[in-house]
Formats: sequence, C-alpha cells, structure tokens
Amino acid sequence: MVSQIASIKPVYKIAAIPGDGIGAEVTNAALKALDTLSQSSDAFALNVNTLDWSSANYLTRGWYMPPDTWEDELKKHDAIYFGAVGWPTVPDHISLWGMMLPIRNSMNQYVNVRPTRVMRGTKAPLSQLDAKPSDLDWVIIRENSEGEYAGQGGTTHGHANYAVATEVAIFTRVGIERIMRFAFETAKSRPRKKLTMVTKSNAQRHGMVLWDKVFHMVAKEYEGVVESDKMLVDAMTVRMVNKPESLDTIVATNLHADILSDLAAALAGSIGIAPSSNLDPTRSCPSMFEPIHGSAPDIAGKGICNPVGAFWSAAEMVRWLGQGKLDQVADQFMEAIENVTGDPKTRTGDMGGQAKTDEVTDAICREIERICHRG
Ligand SMILES: NC(=O)c1ccc[n+]([C@@H]2O[C@H](COP(=O)([O-])OP(=O)(O)OC[C@H]3O[C@@H](n4cnc5c(N)ncnc54)[C@H](O)[C@@H]3O)[C@@H](O)[C@H]2O)c1
Ligand SMILES: O=C(O)[C@H](O)[C@@H](O)C(=O)O
Ligand SMILES: [K+]
Ligand SMILES: [Mn+2]
Repeated sequence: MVSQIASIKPVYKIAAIPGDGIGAEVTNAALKALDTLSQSSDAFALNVNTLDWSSANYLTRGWYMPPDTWEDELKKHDAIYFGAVGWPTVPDHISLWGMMLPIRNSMNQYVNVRPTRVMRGTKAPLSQLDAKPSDLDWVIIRENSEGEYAGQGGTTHGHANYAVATEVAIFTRVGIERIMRFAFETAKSRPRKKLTMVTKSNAQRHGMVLWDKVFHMVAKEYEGVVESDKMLVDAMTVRMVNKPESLDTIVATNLHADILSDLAAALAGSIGIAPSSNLDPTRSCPSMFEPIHGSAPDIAGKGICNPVGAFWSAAEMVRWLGQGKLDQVADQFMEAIENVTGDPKTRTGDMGGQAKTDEVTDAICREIERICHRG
C-alpha cells in the first residue's frame, strides 16, 4: 500500500480519528507535528485521511463507524492515528464499544505497548520519594484482546430488582502465549533484559492460573537471556511506587495493564504525557496509535490539554511504519519533544506550566525543523 512520490519518498496512508473532547485537540496537534516532520525529512511522507467518527456524530447518525464499511475503510491505510472516544452525552460502554474496542479487536491489535519514563522537565511525584528520574523507565505490555474486554457476558432481568449481570474474563492459551512471547522479546531488546509478569492467580483460580502457567512455559525458553519474576497486581502497585528502579518490562492483562499504565503515567509526571501503540505484530492489519488518556471533558474546549502523549504516540507510529528505516526520524521527533518539555515556557498546566496546547505545538514544530535541518 505504501506508494512513492516521484520515486523518492515512501508515502504512508494514515486514517486519523480525532474522536471526542481533547482527543480531537491533541490529534490536531499531533497531525501538525507529523506534517512538519514529514516536510522536514527526506525519508517519508504521509497521506492523512481524517474520519469524523465521534460521539456528537453518533447522536445524529446512530453509528460511530459506518456499519458495513468501516473495516474495509480502515484496512486501506498503513496505520490509524486515534485521539479518544467518550463524552458525557453517551454512556461510556456504548462509546467504547462503538469505536475503540471493535477496532482493537477487528484489526488484530492484540498488543498494547505503553512506555513510561520521566521526561525532561517533568515533576514526577516519585522524585518526592527520593527516586531519580532514571529510576522510572518502563514498558508496560498490555494484553489487548481478552480478559474482561472480550465482550462476553450478559444481563438478565435487567429492569427487575433481581437483575443479574455477568462480565466473563476470557483467557485463551493462544492469546496468552502470543502476548508473553511479545513481552519476552521486548524485554530481550532492552538493556536490562528484565520482565515482570503481573497476575491475580491467588483469587482468580482459572483464567489467571492458565496465564501464569503459559508465562512459566515461555519463560523457560528465555532462561539465561531474560530475567523474569511474578507479582500479584495489588502488591505491584506498591512496588511501582516504592521500588520503581526494580522494574523494566511489565506484562499484564487487559484490565490490570489499563489501570497500572495510568498509575505509571501519574508517577512519571502526568497522564498527558503517556503514549500507546495498539499493535498487530503480524502486520496483516493497520496498527493504531493513541495517547493513553481519554477525552477529558473537564478541560476540553479550553485549549490547555497536554499534547505530549499524542506527540510521543505519533513518534511511535513513525517508528512502526518504518520497520527500522525511520528510527532516526522518530528519534529526532523524540528529541524535539524533550527539548520542549525541558523548557518551562512550553509546559502545559498538568506539568506545572501555563502554556496552551497551540503554543506547545508551535514550539514542537519549530524544534523539529531546527533538529532536522541542522545536519
Ligand atoms: N482510549 C480512549 O479513547 C479512552 C481512554 C480513557 C478514557 N476514555 C473515555 O474518556 C472519557 C473521560 O474519561 P476519564 O475522565 O476517566 O479519563 P481522562 O483520561 O479523559 O481524564 C482523566 C483526568 O486526566 C486529565 N487529563 C487527561 N489527559 C490530559 C491531557 N492530555 N492534558 C492534561 N490533562 C489531561 C483530565 O483533565 C482528567 O482530569 C470517558 O468517556 C472514558 O470512557 C477513552
Ligand atoms: O479500558 C478502557 O477504557 C480503555 O482501554 C482506555 O482506558 C485505554 O486505556 O485505552
Ligand atoms: K486515547
Ligand atoms: Mn485506560
């Protein structure tokens, strides 16, 4: 699907779904930064197709994504860039199941990679606990297709006072094995070669026990290569706060990693910084890149949200698209991001500054141009 302009630059097709609230604001910022990056680089170009799938349009059309065509539409692209979905006018389970979860499921995005580290200029709460910024450098590998998010369950007698509802947590051997292999490979690719597996197999005695068993099976293949250990999820929250330096790569279920990644973001300074990559490692479908935060109705429309998590997610998209050939460009993007967070004048409120989203975006574009043109 990648084409060439005048046989010079590969052109990647991107579906951009800004979505709701600050999702749209940060996507707008990320697309500006990506445009500046591609214009400043000889290595790639982007062809962005923006899709108006949102809660506001759901209320008038009755659908989030065009019912018969959305899968084919998305598959025409090399990657998906996503803002956020969810708005107070629509129940959250309708909005999440109207767009984000069907995309993760149908596009085979069974891995969700969530890196966290303390960026230059951030005031991480951990520093008040005598931890150094370098003590927090983690990658959370979130299982992205099963657990409590598989959509199995139901409601009976919903309107009666004897209503019953189930939410079935699904764990398959295939699903566990593929996420464990991805996690071990991620740990192996990082300098410390260390993996911590998160579980709750003391209380949940079926699915989580299978989760542990498959982990131990895969761990044997990495003996002497990757050091691994196991944590119960409740104790894991304590270790993340008290011994951040003891962690490196972390693998957890869909629900556990959803929760732990927000905690990780807060410990590193702000939810507004944290990126995520919903990956189909087989590359048969487009992968999706989005900040981990939601639509933030409390600050939406004010122009004050932090676009850094959206920028970082965009950098990860460039890295993924390039398959090794765009690493230098992605690194330049990251350098620009940290130069901007490092300057107190270009930090948003959540990072203790006063800059507006647009000011941070203009600063990142200037910085990208400077870095790309200096050499
Ligand atoms: N992947 C997604 O699209 C996604 C993820 C999480 C929540 N949601 C949805 O978003 C809506 C709001 O959810 P929520 O309030 O629980 O979570 P949220 O992440 O939207 O916001 C939590 C808090 O963090 C702040 N915050 C988040 N991102 C920020 C940023 N970039 N800059 C500055 N501050 C930021 C918000 O102002 C808010 O106080 C709900 O409808 C929820 O279902 C969607
Ligand atoms: O669980 C959810 O609501 C979503 O997965 C969202 O919180 C996310 O982290 O992407
Ligand atoms: K999001
Ligand atoms: Mn979440």
